[in-house]
Amino acid sequence: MTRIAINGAAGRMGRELVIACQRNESLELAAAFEAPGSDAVGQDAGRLATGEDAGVAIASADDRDASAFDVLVDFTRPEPCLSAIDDCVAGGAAIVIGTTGFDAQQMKSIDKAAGQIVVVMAPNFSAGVNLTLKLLETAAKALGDSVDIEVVEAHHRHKVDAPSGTALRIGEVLADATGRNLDDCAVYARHGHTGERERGTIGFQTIRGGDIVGEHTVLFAGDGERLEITHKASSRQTFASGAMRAAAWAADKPAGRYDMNDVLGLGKD
Ligand SMILES: NC(=O)C1=CN([C@@H]2O[C@H](COP(=O)(O)OP(=O)(O)OC[C@H]3O[C@@H](n4cnc5c(N)ncnc54)[C@H](OP(=O)(O)O)[C@@H]3O)[C@@H](O)[C@H]2O)C=CC1
Ligand SMILES: O=C(O)C1=N[C@H](C(=O)O)C[C@H](O)C1
Repeated sequence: MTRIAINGAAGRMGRELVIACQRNESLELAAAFEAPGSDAVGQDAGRLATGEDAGVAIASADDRDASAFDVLVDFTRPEPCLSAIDDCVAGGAAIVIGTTGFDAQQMKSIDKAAGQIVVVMAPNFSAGVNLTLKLLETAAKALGDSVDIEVVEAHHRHKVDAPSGTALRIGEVLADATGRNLDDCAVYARHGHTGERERGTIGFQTIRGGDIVGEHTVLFAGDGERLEITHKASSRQTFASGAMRAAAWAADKPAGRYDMNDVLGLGKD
């Protein structure tokens, strides 16, 4: 059995991860962590997630001992995730990262850690989104510069980063497929007298509201026709079960940086 630890166990995704871990027969919930000082510290991780005890008390992230688990699954925020990575490097554990919103410097730290431990990182652990990335690559290669490309994403009111990590990954896939550099062609906001749209740009539109779990649409808008490719998540369990699949996969891999394509055997984007 692979011993799993969940960081941010009381969060929206943390509670779903506890459930997904309990449903996966190859995994054992070995530890759970929350922010130091959180009301959740000391509570049973299962009771918070399902109302039934799992026999695992949530501990403070300050007290983490990574020799007590094989794989840590982190869906928190960039800073607590980086602390968790340090602990995993110290204890030789693997890490599955679902957290989004890292800056370029933070990404370098993650790459450095992947020289020492297994790091599986994906902005979206649903199988459907990762398949969607393949469809988008095919569409972008076929349609190329003959269309205007816009990425529209919608999430719940509590989400703190924008555009979503998935939307940014979609942007990278579209840019690579059309021979562009996303840093040069992304348009993240429009307001006022913007002038006409430039053909080579990739636009991003962000919607935040209510309890939307996560929706991504790419518009390939041409003259006389428009192709739209959409993925809609209706339950966070799709992300959680994907992350647990990644954790089981990670357990016997050599150190390195991996993504969901590796886990699903889809090949590189
Ligand atoms: N890759 C994927 O498939 C998906 C990724 N995500 C990403 O996962 C992340 C979390 O999302 P969500 O669950 O909605 O967010 P939540 O805010 O509900 O959960 C984050 C949890 O982390 C806790 N936390 C904060 N600081 C620490 C710390 N130092 N140590 C341990 N835990 C800490 C928070 O506690 P407190 O509230 O007390 O601060 C909270 O319980 C986001 O970046 C989101 O974009 C989400 C869904 C799918
Ligand atoms: O914060 C969320 O909820 C989600 N975040 C991820 C992202 O930023 O892409 C994935 C998912 O869409 C839900």
